[in-house]
Amino acid sequence: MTDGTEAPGRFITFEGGEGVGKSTQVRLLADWLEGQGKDVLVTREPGGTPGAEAIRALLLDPTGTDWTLPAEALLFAAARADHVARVIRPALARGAWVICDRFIDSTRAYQGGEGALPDEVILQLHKVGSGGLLPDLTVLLEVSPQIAARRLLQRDGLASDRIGGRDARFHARVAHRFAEMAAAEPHRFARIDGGAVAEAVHAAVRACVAQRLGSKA
Ligand SMILES: Nc1ncnc2c1ncn2[C@@H]1O[C@H](COP(=O)(O)OP(=O)(O)O)[C@@H](O)[C@H]1O
Ligand SMILES: Cc1cn([C@H]2C[C@H](O)[C@@H](COP(=O)(O)OP(=O)(O)O)O2)c(=O)[nH]c1=O
Repeated sequence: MTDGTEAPGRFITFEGGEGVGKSTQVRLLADWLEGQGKDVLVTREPGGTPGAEAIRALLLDPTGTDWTLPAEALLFAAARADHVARVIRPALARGAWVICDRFIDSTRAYQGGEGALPDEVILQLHKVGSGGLLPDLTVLLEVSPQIAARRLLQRDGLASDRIGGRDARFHARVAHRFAEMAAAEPHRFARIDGGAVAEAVHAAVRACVAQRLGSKA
């Protein structure tokens, strides 16, 4: 964990576009770590507390308000602040392995990047809201847009939320932004090809966790 205060737990986040397999891999990793007798907490963003789930509904309801970009970034930061203070930090303090489906890098990719908010602004909001907490390891799952589209059709039919439903160019920019961040912070990010069968992707995730965080693979 990187924020100047040492806590005994481990903090792992999964990132990537919609349909890359984050939720699937979060569950498989949690089961594996629990099988090793670890105290594991699984959570997600936006959400993870009643307050943050309420903000999630405000942000993602397809029939809801069309927020301005700064308002959207502030709402994600507010949801995260509640989640970090009430759930993530207490779990890390008791020594748990916290696995979170999306975190700050999603805001940097979706609300940041070219033509959107500068990365420094997003990180500054994160500092104010959440003390700048960063994961020990961020697994970036990547698949082609075709594979993601096929999986989303299978999971959700034609339904999508207010952000997931944006056009292909937006999602290509998000994928590019994730890749840029991973290249800039190789010590924190691990890029994993999510295109193989779920068990094979899980094996790659396990190897990475074992190598970076010292759990038994
Ligand atoms: N490696 C995989 N191969 C094939 N289908 C997958 C794989 N991983 C996940 N899926 C399926 O694809 C859909 C999206 O996966 P999910 O884990 O919900 O992705 P995300 O959380 O990134 O949106 C789900 O229906 C899931 O069962
Ligand atoms: C956490 C976060 C999510 N999002 C977006 C990404 C997704 O479109 C949506 C969250 O939906 P989610 O349920 O995580 O999508 P999926 O499981 O399909 O990947 O919110 C942001 O734009 N900024 C953020 O900071």
